[in-house]
Amino acid sequence: MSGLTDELGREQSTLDDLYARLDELRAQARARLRRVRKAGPSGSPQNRSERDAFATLYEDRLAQLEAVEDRLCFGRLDLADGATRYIGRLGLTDAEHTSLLTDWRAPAAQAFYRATAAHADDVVRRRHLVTRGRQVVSLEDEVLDLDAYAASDDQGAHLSGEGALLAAMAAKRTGRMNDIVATIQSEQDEIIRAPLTGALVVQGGPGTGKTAVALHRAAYLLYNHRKVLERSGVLLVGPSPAFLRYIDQVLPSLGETGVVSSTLGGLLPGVRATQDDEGPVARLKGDLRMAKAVERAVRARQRVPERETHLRVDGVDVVIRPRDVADAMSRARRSHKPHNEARAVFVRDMLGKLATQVTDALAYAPEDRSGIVEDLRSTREVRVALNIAWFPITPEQLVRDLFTKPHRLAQAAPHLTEAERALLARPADAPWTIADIPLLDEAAELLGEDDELERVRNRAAAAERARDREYAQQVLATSGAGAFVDADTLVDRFAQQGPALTTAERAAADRAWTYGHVVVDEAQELSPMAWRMLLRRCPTRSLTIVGDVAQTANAAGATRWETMLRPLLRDGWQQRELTVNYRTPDVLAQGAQDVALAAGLPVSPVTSAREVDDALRVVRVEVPEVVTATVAEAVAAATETVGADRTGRVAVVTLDPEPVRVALRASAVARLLPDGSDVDAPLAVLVPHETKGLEFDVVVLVEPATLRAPDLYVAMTRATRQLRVVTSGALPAGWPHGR
Ligand SMILES: Nc1ncnc2c1ncn2[C@@H]1O[C@H](COP(=O)(O)OP(=O)(O)OP(=O)(O)O)[C@@H](O)[C@H]1O
Repeated sequence: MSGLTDELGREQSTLDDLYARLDELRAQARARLRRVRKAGPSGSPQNRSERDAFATLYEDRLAQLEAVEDRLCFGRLDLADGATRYIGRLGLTDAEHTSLLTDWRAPAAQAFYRATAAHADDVVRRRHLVTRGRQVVSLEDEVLDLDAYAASDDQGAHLSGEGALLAAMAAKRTGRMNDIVATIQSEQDEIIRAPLTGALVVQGGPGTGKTAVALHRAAYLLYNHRKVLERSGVLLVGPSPAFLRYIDQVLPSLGETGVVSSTLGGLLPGVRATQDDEGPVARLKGDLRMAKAVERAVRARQRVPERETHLRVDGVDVVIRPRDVADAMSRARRSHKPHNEARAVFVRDMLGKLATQVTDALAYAPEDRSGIVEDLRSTREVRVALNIAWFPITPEQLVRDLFTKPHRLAQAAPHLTEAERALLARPADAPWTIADIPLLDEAAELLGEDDELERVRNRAAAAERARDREYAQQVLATSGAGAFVDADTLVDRFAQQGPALTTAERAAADRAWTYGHVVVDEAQELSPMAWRMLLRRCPTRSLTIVGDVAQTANAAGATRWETMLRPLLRDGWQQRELTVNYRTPDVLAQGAQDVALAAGLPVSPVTSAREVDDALRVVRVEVPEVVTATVAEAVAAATETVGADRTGRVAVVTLDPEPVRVALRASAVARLLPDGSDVDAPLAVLVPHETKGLEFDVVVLVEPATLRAPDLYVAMTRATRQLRVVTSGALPAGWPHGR
């Protein structure tokens, strides 16, 4: 016992040194920031922007140092050569650059997650340090030395740092996801550290850590490929705003703030979509045949007139001839610009042709030509005639016309059946749906911007940027800051007036931004059209795609990765599996699996890492009228189990939330109920699809047999402790016997 106490004392003293160094670095960063800010607003514009750039740099560094307070150091490796290496959330060195703490993402930390007795990787002992605040509260050792373990049988599933892992899994849920950096398991680590190139698909049943792995992988890639990814950015796509709120603390807690997170509906700047379509409509809108329809709809806005149009300009008879239009049109198309931009080529060419008619007729001198072109450009009849031939149009107008004007759709989509086309019809004032977003994006891509001015501005900005870059290189050479910022990043920061825009902020505002890496969570829900939209934003095809094809609710989503991704990525992807469920007690994990299999879902078998007593109970009621009252009772009991002190979370999952909310508002737990739907609230009443990706201590599931199979599979696997089922009817097929 005293051996353990001594050991704890020694580790405490190491930890004290690490926190002391952390405090010192924080103080340094603060002092630098103060100095920069104190310099005041005087000096040349270049001096000011240089100061702003450094202020942002020190602010970022300070934020990173502040973010690692909790569990700064969580592990230690004792190596065969007698060296000791501490593993933590970030790397620390002392003033002489001797390493004190190794960043978990560094190659030197890999053995902490991967070493086993069979493959010890020069590790004699791995130690997990469990800390609370700045105190070491316990230790957990695994001896991996081959001699010591020669006789042991180390085959099969292996949970590393079991005590720390079990404690993490058993902790009460807060409504926000935590990082798992101290207890990443070997099969997860292999995915997190996979190379940057290519697309990596991670298939895994519920609770296997897909979201956790995806987030840690983003942090890992940013650390190891910072130069590339800091400039191009990383995009994280999640299924809903509630889900993004649920995970939004994980990356900052890992010291990374530069990732753009978005739902699919939020990816097109300026368009908001929150509603879903009915299944058959969503399926059709997600079908790749819609790309053809959008393409043809754009093409239909370029039309050679059947007859000549005669106009009078400056007293001259000017003729718009079909063959001139056809000629200008093919020249414009050869520019390979999008429709609205190619239109400028077309118009210029046509005005030139018409101007020639005028100069020929009036024998003008060549220097008068530009005045004639301008006259023609401002003549209403000319504008109308050219617009009819090549119509400038926005993506919204193009797609809305397809849905509201049957003749336009028939013209653009002869490859759809009449019944299919009828599915797409809707009133002009209907709001955009999530499945419309990829169609609008497709249209935006083909139409481009109608903005000559924008291009002039861009050219001027590029020239200025080149000048700034040269200056930034000089600044870096003289300031010694080159170790943690490159010239381009500094230029970006110079360029900003007021608060500096990060790569993430610029990327989020720009539809045409292309990211260095894209992480997609709940990726099974994406339609083929949605994939096209995402892949446009990721020309390198460097992707992390995590999901579970047994949980697919979207009619246009994936039921097999192969079928969805092969046509889009060909051989540029590979698939990995996660096999251990860290969330759900084994009875629930197994029960959900049986029910899903009975419904014919493509289930990935998992084993659960958790055993919890009394995890599943079914309450049967005789008549439907008493269901809500029984639910309220189950919720009251549940809040007692997990504590009504806002430390645990309870969710009611039902297809019909309103009566349940009414019953709960009239009950003793009313005060726990939020006004809206709030992921932080201790009690939430949700429809099944809202629970996607989330987890709760206790789930009260109402009438499970009424849920669609994938929704039921999701709902049954959200609880970390207890599932309470209230039903007045039969239980779904495959339900565990005797429950
Ligand atoms: N190595 C680990 N150590 C501790 N906790 C873990 C570990 N891996 C996963 N978990 C926990 O298990 C839970 C489930 O993880 P996560 O939400 O990432 O799973 P998922 O595969 O995305 O699930 P689903 O498909 O159901 O949405 C989370 O609470 C997560 O923190």
